[in-house]
Amino acid sequence: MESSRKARGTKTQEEQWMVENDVGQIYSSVSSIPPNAQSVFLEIRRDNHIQYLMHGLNNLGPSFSTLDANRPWICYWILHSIALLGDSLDEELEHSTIEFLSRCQDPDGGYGGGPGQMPHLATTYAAVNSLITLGGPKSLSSINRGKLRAFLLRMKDASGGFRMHDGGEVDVRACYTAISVASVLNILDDELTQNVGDYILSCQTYEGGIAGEPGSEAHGGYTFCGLAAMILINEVHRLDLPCLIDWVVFRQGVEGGFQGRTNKLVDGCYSFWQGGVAVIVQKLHSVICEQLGLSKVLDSECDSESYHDYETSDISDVEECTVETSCPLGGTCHRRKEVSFADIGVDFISNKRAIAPIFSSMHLQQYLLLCSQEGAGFRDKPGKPRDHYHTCYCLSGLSVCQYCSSADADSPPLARDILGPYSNLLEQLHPLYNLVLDRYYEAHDFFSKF
Ligand SMILES: CC(C)=CCC/C(C)=C/CC/C(C)=C/COP(=O)(O)OP(=O)(O)O
Ligand SMILES: [Zn+2]
Repeated sequence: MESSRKARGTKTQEEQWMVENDVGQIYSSVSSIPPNAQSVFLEIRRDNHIQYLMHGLNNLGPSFSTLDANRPWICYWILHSIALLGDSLDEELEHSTIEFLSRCQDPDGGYGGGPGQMPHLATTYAAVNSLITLGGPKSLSSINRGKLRAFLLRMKDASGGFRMHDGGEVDVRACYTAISVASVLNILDDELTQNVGDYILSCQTYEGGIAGEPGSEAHGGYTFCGLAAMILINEVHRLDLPCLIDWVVFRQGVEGGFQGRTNKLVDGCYSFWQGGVAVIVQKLHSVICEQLGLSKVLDSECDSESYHDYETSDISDVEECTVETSCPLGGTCHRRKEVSFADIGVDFISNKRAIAPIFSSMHLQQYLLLCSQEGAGFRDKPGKPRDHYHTCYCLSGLSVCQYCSSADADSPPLARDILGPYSNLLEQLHPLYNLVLDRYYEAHDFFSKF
């Protein structure tokens, strides 16, 4: 792996970038302002962001030509950003977005990058998450779940992994997008999950993070995908979690942002990919303690509403584990306990975050608000232009930061956990799907009827 440090005494790529872009200057000029005046700089420019996002969606018509094979993604980035900001579309725009996404749906299942295009797992994930974010019976019932399941099965590879599209590449992103849509639409079953865990496990590297394919380099995007998918198929205990945690905590840079992989620059979008991993592991205390050979903190110890009041305990309460039971489809099943796939997403949210945040949430919020936020929209880093992808994942990362210090999903964050004014508070999201939590619950209720 290439190191960014050229020779002793020279600057790393990261140090060079900080100097060139005046990142130290941005931070010190804000901290030299009296605290009561700082909030102007630390405020989320909510109205400006919404205006920028609405403009993007209004231009997503048949004449829209840039990123032509990615239009469901643009819908998702914009709709999810608007939902995180607590806003929604007017009826006409909502109707035309549902119509547009319906035209991207393939008659044989799945969604393509535009009307008439070949179905693809990434755009299927984007379209399904967009329709769930829009919510309501018209939007949710527009998804042909039976055909979608058939498409997912056609994309399944002999390795256990999934292919992005017919004849396309098999990777961890394909595994996650397939598992995420199947889980949220309540069509996940033993046939779809068979050997997916083996494939993802083969992508965890010596560094602890997860790569896109076996033998590649660990990366934040794939680590998020692999970890979330392993939870959704109830096989997360098979990953080396202490090693994964060790890797992710060292990905937060001195600027406060996260990098995607070792020796690369920080980028606002990794606030969600890596920040998402960091908050997901807060809920995995039981399996982490077991892997470390430690006793679990009793649930009763976790009744507090915030980590500021937490104390750990070494009281022995290790859960019994059932490993390698026989699988209805034959072979070995790596599930620990019989749980219904339909309940995993809801159970995940109702579990307490029994581990305190493993990254500096304040420092990440500082990077996002001062370095990634533009007058309207967000960017990777100073010097780069804003775009809808970074707006979506920077806002998702901010939401993750704002809620990560509350022990459970029902307790609102404390003012001290929000950088800037409390009016910066965004909607809470479900970190396994990256959907606003209320929209996830609506979809879960809707699809549990089938
Ligand atoms: C749900 C879904 C489709 C998830 C996708 C996850 C994701 C963001 C994967 C990243 C892929 C990758 C190796 C980027 C490296 O780009 P780079 O070399 O330009 O960036 P870097 O220098 O920051 O590594
Ligand atoms: Zn980025």
